[in-house]
Amino acid sequence: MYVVIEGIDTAGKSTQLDLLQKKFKDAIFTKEPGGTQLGVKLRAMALGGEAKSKIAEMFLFLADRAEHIEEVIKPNINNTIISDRSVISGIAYASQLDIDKLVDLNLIATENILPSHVILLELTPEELKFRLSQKENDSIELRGIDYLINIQNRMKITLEKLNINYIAIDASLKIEEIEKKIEDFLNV
Ligand SMILES: Nc1ncnc2c1ncn2[C@@H]1O[C@H](COP(=O)(O)OP(=O)(O)O)[C@@H](O)[C@H]1O
Ligand SMILES: Cc1cn([C@H]2C[C@H](O)[C@@H](COP(=O)(O)OP(=O)(O)O)O2)c(=O)[nH]c1=O
Repeated sequence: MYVVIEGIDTAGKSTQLDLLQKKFKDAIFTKEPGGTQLGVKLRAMALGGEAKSKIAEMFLFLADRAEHIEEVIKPNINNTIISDRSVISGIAYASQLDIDKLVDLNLIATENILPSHVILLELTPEELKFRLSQKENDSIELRGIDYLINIQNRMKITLEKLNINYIAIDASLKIEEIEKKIEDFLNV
C-alpha cells in the first residue's frame, strides 16, 4: 500500500501523519520534497525561493521526486509506505503549465508508479486565511490565498485525471473526525 496525504499548506497533513505514525508502527514514513539525501538539498533550493524561473523550480521538485521513487518507493513497494505529498502536489503546484504536459513529465519522474491511496485534506478560503495568519510563511505560502485555493482545485482535477483511488476530507472537521475517516478509508 502506497498511501499519500495531500493538501495545500496548513491543511493538517502533519497533524494526521503524527496520528498515523502511532497506528502504523511498521510503515515507512516519508515525504516530498526532501525524503532522500539529495532531496534534502533540492528541498532547500526549491523552498528558498532562489529560482527566478518557475520552470527551474518545477525541475527541482521533479528531480526530488525521481530520486524519492528510486531510493524510497521502489525498494519498499511491497510494504506500507505513507508519504507526506507526492506527484499530486507536483502537478498541482506547477500551475503555470498545463496539466497534461505535467502528467507526462511527472510519470517520467515516477517511472509510472502512482500512489494506491490518496487522502486529500480540503480547506475553505476562510480557514486557509486563518491558518496562514497563525504561522510564519515560506516563499510558496507567501503567494497567498487565491494561489493556494487554485492549487487545491488542481489537486482534485489531477486525482480524477490519473484515476487515483482517493478520499477528499473537509479539513475543518475536528482532528479526531478526520482521523476516523482516514482509518475507514485505509480499513484499519
Ligand atoms: N482539524 C483541524 N482543525 C483545526 N486546526 C487544525 C486541524 N488540523 C490541524 N490544525 C492546525 O492547523 C495548522 C496546520 O496544520 P499542519 O498539520 O501543520 O498542516 P500541514 O502539515 O498540512 O501544513 C496547525 O496549527 C495545526 O495545529
Ligand atoms: C512536492 C511539491 C511541493 N511543493 C510545495 C508545497 C509546499 O508549499 C512546499 C513544501 O511542502 P511541505 O513539506 O508540506 O512544507 P511544510 O514543511 O512547510 O509543511 O513545496 C511544490 O511547489 N511542488 C511540489 O512538487
